[in-house]
Amino acid sequence: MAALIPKCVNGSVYQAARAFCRQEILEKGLCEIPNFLTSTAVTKILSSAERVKGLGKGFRSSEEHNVYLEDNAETTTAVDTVLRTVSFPSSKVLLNQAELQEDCPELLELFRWPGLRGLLQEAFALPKLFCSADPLGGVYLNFFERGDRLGWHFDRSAFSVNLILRECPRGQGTWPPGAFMYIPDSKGFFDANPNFDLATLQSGSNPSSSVGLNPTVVPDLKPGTLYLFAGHRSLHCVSENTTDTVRVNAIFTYNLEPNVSLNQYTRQKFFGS
Ligand SMILES: O=C(O)CCC(=O)C(=O)O
Ligand SMILES: [Fe+2]
Repeated sequence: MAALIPKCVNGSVYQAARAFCRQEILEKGLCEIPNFLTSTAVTKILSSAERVKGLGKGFRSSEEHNVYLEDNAETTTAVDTVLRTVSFPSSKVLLNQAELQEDCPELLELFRWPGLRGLLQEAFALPKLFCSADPLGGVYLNFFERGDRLGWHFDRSAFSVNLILRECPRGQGTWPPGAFMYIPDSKGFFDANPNFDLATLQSGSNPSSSVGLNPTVVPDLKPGTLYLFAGHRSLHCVSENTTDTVRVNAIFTYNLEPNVSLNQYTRQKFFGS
């Protein structure tokens, strides 16, 4: 079994994660696995990815969306709540699977490795999982440059896998720059309070506990950390990157059904082609 683990993965870390991931997802909706990727692989993938990006590949995506990831065009006035109407900006540069596959074979190997799917199945108690069949969106890289961020949202999918390759240095303020943060198990609260003033989430202090939410959590993610996340349960975002360090991570897309691809509209919106 161990022989089948890709060289870029720390085998003992992976084996240990198989044993604790389910409990973490049940308790926190998030399972962090530090040192999942070897530091050699982190360095190699980063330098290859930046070289490819330097050749002019990649797509800068900028959009406005509400917390349910509905963009302006999708937002109807039928349910005119604050949560549905307040929009947040998101922007980043994406390097899609077709652009990275030759230079970052480790990411393709990881994406197709049954062991990664097995980990996700274990964590989320899923009977079966399939690699996305999309030629651009199966595995892709995100680059958060200065000014980029991901606005507050709930994922549409119940599960996600995110591999951290580089994080921004932490500053002095309440919220670190370019950092993933989430309000654990907040879906019920926001469903019950559709007119909640989201501006309070933007302020410098942590307002969550005072209004009946769990306090906002900012996990201390490191290069090489893999994290599994139940992103439909917990409102989350990536804070604005106010530094010159580019945050880089890889997203792996799996589906409950085989042969799922993005439709043309979504592919255009996400990847620009
Ligand atoms: O980059 C991250 O850590 C979070 C990404 C995320 O929330 C998403 O892609 O939906
Ligand atoms: Fe998300």
